Amino acid sequence: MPKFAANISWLFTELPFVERFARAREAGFTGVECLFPYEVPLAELCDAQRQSGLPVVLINAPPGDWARGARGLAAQPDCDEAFIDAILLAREYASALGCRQVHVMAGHRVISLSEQQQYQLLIQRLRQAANLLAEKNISVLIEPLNKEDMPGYFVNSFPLAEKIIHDVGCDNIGLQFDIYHCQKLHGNIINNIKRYLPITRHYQVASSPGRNEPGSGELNDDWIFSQIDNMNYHGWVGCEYQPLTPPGADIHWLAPYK
Ligand SMILES: O=C(O)[C@@H](O)C(=O)CO
Ligand SMILES: [Mg+2]
Repeated sequence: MPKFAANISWLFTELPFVERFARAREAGFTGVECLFPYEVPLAELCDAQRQSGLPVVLINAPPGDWARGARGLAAQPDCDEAFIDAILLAREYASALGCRQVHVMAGHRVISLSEQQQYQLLIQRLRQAANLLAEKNISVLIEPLNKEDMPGYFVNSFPLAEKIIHDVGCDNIGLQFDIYHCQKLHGNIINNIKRYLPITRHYQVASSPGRNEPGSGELNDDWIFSQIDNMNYHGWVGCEYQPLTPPGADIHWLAPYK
């Protein structure tokens, strides 16, 4: 069965961030991932990670001002310097934490650029990010986000993400395949898992439509996990969901996979 990483930006939010590493281990996860760890001093994060013994398998690069609606910088005009700073900060955190994958978010479609101009900006920025992260043996991931949860997000379909990865043309760029987003965008999950397997470096999972625990929605997640296994995928599945179980309760869905 796949290796499951707890997304500690979504799970165990009743605890201070650094305490979530140990809680993830106690719950039976064998890795962790998170969105934006940058508010916690790096030394504290490294301590928590070391004590838990769990690898950090994915972080996101700083996305710009999230509270003001920013959802990434890679496809945004007039922020060349801020973009490089974000990638360098992500590289510092990822490398200190031993994390080999950074999700670089594009942000929204902007009308001051034509679609083609914004696309070319994104390609050029992702190439920059890939080159900077390659120096520390880290990969760039991009993730298509569904239009209901993230209206106006530039990378809004799997075929588009595939084309972007192809056009960036670096060895260290790949797809973050979030099964929840794929179900909402395209459905046809197993065929899409097969189709995108060659470029997929990381999966994420949540039920659909609720974005809760695996096994609590319209998909047969157990069967999907076995299919991913049969495809000889050796990476991680990040568990990025809004828990239905009360804080402190056992995570029952994980039991068969421990
Ligand atoms: O699916 C998501 O929303 C996340 O994986 C992410 O990185 C952007 O919020
Ligand atoms: Mg995701």
